[in-house]
Amino acid sequence: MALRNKVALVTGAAMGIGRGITEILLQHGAKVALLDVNETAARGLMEVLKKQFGQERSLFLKCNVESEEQMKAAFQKTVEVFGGIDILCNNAGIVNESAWEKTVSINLVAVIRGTYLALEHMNKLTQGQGGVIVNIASMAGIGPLLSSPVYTATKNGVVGFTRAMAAASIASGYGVRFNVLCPSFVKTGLIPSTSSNMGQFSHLFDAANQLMEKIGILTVPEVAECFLELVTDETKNGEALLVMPKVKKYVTFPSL
Ligand SMILES: NC(=O)c1ccc[n+]([C@@H]2O[C@H](COP(=O)([O-])OP(=O)(O)OC[C@H]3O[C@@H](n4cnc5c(N)ncnc54)[C@H](O)[C@@H]3O)[C@@H](O)[C@H]2O)c1
Ligand SMILES: CCCCC[C@H](O)/C=C/C=C\C/C=C\C/C=C\CCCC(=O)O
Repeated sequence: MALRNKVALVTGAAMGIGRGITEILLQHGAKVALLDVNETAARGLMEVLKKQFGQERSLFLKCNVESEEQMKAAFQKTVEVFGGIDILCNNAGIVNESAWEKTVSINLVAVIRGTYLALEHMNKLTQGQGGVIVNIASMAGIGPLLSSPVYTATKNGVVGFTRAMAAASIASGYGVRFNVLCPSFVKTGLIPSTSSNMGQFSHLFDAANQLMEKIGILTVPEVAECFLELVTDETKNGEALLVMPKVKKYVTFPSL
């Protein structure tokens, strides 16, 4: 898929991996709607993006992905301004084992909601033009992160949901591809510097840090390049791409 003038919507776009994904989409000619709850960070980023890529190619929409109303309004506004949606990246996520219901709400419920909203616009069976949805899970969506069982559950959920949606899309003829990206640790503000968000698992903070030292840390651009592959390579559908330092691997699952 060539990205020139394609319309992308990225959640959690103001910082970290979402920012990197937004930048690589703009670099390849797409228009991007940036959804984020952090207005200060997003406004700062928008100044940079408008200077670098022009006034008309990006749009910030303040949106808490936990709110169905705000999500609906943001998708609608994107369609009004840019004329449709070709690419969705459900990226917003948190690590918080204390506020575990909120973790499920942002990391899994909002991914499902975002996917269904995008499908309303993309589905070829309902006059859409097709498209591609890439969900950002984690290596914790494949193997367990001992300090963060609920985070692990949400990311396993995102992997399963994405793969099932890909199968449903193929069987139904939606004309929409679904892929999931599973990075190991990435250098962003998400990596906790204290155990305060780990709740009853705070005693495992050091163990998580040891795992991070053993595996190593990815940069945001490395992750963004893998995202780009899942969007542009039209042979990729129903794929889970695991990315670790010096490793990029399409995950194989037992065939049933
Ligand atoms: N950093 C890592 O080590 C790592 C590894 C694998 C996967 N991931 C996943 O990548 C995604 C992005 O993580 P990151 O490392 O860039 O984190 P980050 O904290 O740097 O950025 C997350 C962004 O999401 C936004 N956000 C958070 N809650 C939101 C909400 N309710 N509504 C709208 N926006 C919201 C934040 O404001 C922020 O801009 C997450 O889904 C995370 O689980 C991160
Ligand atoms: C508390 C840190 C939060 C970061 C979460 C982020 O999504 C990163 C996760 C990356 C990796 C950890 C996930 C699972 C580990 C699975 C298997 C580890 C086995 C590695 C080994 O022993 O070689």
